[in-house]
Amino acid sequence: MNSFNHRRYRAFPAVHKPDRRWPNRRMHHAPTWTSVDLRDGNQALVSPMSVAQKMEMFDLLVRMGFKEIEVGFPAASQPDFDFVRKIIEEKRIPEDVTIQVLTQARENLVERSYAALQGVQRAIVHVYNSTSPAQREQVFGLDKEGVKAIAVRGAEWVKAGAARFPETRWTFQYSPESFSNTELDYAVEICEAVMSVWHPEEGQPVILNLPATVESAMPNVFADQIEWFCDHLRGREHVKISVHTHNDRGCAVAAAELAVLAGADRVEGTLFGNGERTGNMDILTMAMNLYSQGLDPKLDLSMGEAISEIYTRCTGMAVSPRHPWFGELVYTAFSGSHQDAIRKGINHRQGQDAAVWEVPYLPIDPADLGRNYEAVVRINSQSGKGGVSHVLERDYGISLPRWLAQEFSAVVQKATEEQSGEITAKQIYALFESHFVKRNGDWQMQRYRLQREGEKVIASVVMGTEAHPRILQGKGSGAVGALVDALIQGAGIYAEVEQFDQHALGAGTGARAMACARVSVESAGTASAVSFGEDTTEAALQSVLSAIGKAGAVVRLHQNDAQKRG
Ligand SMILES: CC(=O)SCCNC(=O)CCNC(=O)[C@H](O)C(C)(C)COP(=O)(O)OP(=O)(O)OC[C@H]1O[C@@H](n2cnc3c(N)ncnc32)[C@H](O)[C@@H]1OP(=O)(O)O
Ligand SMILES: CC(C)C(=O)C(=O)O
Ligand SMILES: [Mg+2]
Repeated sequence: MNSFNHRRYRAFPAVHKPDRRWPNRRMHHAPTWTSVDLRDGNQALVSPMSVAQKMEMFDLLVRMGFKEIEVGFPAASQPDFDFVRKIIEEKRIPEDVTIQVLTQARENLVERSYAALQGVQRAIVHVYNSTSPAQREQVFGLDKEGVKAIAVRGAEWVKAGAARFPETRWTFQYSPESFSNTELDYAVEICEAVMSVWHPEEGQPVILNLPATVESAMPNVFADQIEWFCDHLRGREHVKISVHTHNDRGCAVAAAELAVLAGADRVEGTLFGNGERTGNMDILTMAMNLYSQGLDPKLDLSMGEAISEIYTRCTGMAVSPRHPWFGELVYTAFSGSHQDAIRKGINHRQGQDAAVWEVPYLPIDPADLGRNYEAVVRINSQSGKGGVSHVLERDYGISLPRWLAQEFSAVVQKATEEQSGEITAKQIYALFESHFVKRNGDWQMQRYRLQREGEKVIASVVMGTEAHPRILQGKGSGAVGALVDALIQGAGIYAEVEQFDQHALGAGTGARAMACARVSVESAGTASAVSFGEDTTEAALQSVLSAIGKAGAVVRLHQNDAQKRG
């Protein structure tokens, strides 16, 4: 029998909410971020972090600007306990950072958590128990009252523990684990029961953290649940509402974003979404989403590479090259039309006083995350002339005229197909040189002289090798025209200059001018060539000669020449 059977599952019920308001709201500031990397992220690793790895990760989180960090589940393991002791005893917790620890609603575990926290200036004690029907029935074997009693007892132990350390500023946090699978009225009831122990209305700081422990519905449903909860909770104004989403359906970030619209003040998550199963809500993504909308994320994400590096080292997890905002390839375009648009977009910005970033295919300026522009355009067989031109411009200061870019792009395309993969900027330049710049000694111009004769220009050109120089002379309306005439007169070559382009080069290229010519030669072919030079006329004449040579022209001895020799 086929086990792939959708009838084994059921649709998640919608929340009845005729007064739904969150879809019309906008985010105006970042929520309070709480990193749970050192707890939820850590508990999901094949090999949980050592104390040293936790330390490195903690320091990173502090540097990034997190003000609340869940540093562990001290009652779970000795390293978790030791790490909490270490950061307290070694005074590693900055003044403006509050650490948080998690505990089940079990007396001995709560006790052990306080033992770990002894001497801390400020801390959040986070107690949880699961509340959904499946958990009540299958895990606890209790009814609603029984599960509520676990929460209330847990809240009492937390309160009693705190009372033993009055020198610490305590915040209490309660999570009805599996909130999003719990009946909403019951979730409110159990949270109010916890609040009646802690009395936030009397000044005790309290956070109610509402998890999508297992993401089971679309993010709009989660937002409805949060708005419903906030609307119905007595004393809502006395507590902070936090959300903690997981990514089972791939929507943890979306769910957290919509939950903020629906009234959440605080968001728990991890770097790169590390966490149980498909992971937690990815704070990096959500924070960058805000940033890209012109909001201050209140985290320093500019050290993108260091974040990936430390994360990988501490967790042993890889960062996907497609990870939103931070993946290695997310600011790279291989495809021709994207590259063309990026190149035009970047050029369009130059010389403009553009305060707001708007470049096609680049939702933010990659430099904001410490990325360089080299990686933005990379060339393979999917690329076009825009990308190839961009690389030559960017790395060699060479701007190709459109007609030559088209011709060169076909050369690059062939090379990428042959080597079936990416081609580097260096290889592109080598192809450019061998195709257009390299010349045959017979077509090397040794020197030239121009003279004016009324409206006309007379060009005298010496070309060929030192051993076999050839002297040509012709007349035209400009230097190139005079050269074409000289070739007819002196070498029997009938050439037509189909395209010609010359311009000054950018700084750093070692030459002042670049001339590009496409020439068709009677009874030979058509070819293009490029010449660089300090002297613009020299570059122009040489480009025409090189193109003629490349087209396969054969120097025929002119009648007069032959007679002279004869
Ligand atoms: C969704 C989340 O991420 S929740 C956080 C989960 N994180 C972790 O579990 C990591 C750390 N946990 C641990 O290392 C261990 O679970 C420990 C050390 C805390 C406890 O270990 P053990 O006592 O051996 O218990 P274990 O976790 O197997 O036991 C669960 C027992 O606690 C009860 N329980 C589970 N969660 C809770 C809770 N939040 N509050 C009260 N009781 C709970 C269960 O019903 C079960 O009771 P039973 O023994 O009567 O059947
Ligand atoms: C302990 C709670 C907050 C949790 O991690 C979850 O429900 O996912
Ligand atoms: Mg979790």
